[in-house]
Amino acid sequence: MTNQAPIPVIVNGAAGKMGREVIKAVSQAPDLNLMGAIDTSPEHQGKDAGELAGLTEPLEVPITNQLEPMLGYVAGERQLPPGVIVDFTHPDSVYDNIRSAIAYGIRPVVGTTGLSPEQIQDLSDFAEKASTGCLIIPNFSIGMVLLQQAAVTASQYFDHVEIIELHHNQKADAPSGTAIQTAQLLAEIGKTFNPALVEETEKLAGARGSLAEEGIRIHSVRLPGLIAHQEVIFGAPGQIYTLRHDTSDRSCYMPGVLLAIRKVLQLKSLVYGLEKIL
Ligand SMILES: NC(=O)C1=CN([C@@H]2O[C@H](COP(=O)(O)OP(=O)(O)OC[C@H]3O[C@@H](n4cnc5c(N)ncnc54)[C@H](OP(=O)(O)O)[C@@H]3O)[C@@H](O)[C@H]2O)C=CC1
Ligand SMILES: O=C(O)C1=N[C@H](C(=O)O)C[C@H](O)C1
Repeated sequence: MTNQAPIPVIVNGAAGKMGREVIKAVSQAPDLNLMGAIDTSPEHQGKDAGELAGLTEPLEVPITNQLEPMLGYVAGERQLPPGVIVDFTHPDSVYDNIRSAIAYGIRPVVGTTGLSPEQIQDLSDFAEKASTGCLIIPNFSIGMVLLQQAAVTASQYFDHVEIIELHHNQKADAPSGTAIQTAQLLAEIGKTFNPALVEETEKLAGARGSLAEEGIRIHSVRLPGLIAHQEVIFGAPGQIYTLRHDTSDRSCYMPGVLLAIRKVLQLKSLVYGLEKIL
């Protein structure tokens, strides 16, 4: 243990499913100090972040929709270590949230999915110019990193692969950020998958899923009762090799989130993917 002051943390999307988990995890970490809880949801304004997250004691941190004033306040606390903002909001707002945080010198740890490759490149350039660390992590669970590593290994031996991602039906974006990243990792090995054997016709649009890089198809399922699940299915004559990851509780993401908060302070640019900081 060092005597350094705890890292100031702001949680954006604090009233959401992930935000509430992050509030719990951050408030229980002795080296982190929850300084702000941002959420635009009108019904939660002014509520105590701890009570909303299901803690027995209030944290005396009210939910507010005032992102910029909060960034300015934390940035102004010069005697403290640099601040970190954890973002689990919405694909429509995450780009602006990250730019604002970097402009204030607050380090973003981003779980929100749905950023386009162009937006990620732009944010990377912005972080580089500002010499500010930023982590964008489509999936914070260790199980998914291990699945992706196994998939990359298998992709060297199989030429046919499809991805199925299954999520709760409140998810805004499809396909999932994790499925897109998984396809990117497979594509990076430098071959094209799924050579066509026949000319296919989709009798219903979308029947064959979305086409990601290098011929890889992604199928998205949305149902109540699901949390977050992904299968990567490899096929070859006479055999099928299936990798599957299931999430049963959002607490599975918290070790990765806490690691990212601590690591982002050591970075001077944008890094994409949990596997890069393990
Ligand atoms: N990287 C990872 O490991 C994981 C990533 N995710 C991703 O995280 C994101 C959030 O997921 P989840 O928690 O399930 O979603 P929720 O909808 O449960 O929570 C999002 C919260 O953010 C609020 N919000 C929306 N826009 C803004 C904004 N501009 N500023 C502040 N708050 C805002 C929402 O309010 P309101 O409801 O009023 O709009 C809501 O309270 C998604 O993109 C999801 O894919 C999820 C799980 C794991
Ligand atoms: O919305 C979710 O729930 C999740 N979103 C992330 C994604 O889009 O990959 C991560 C995980 O799948 C849960």
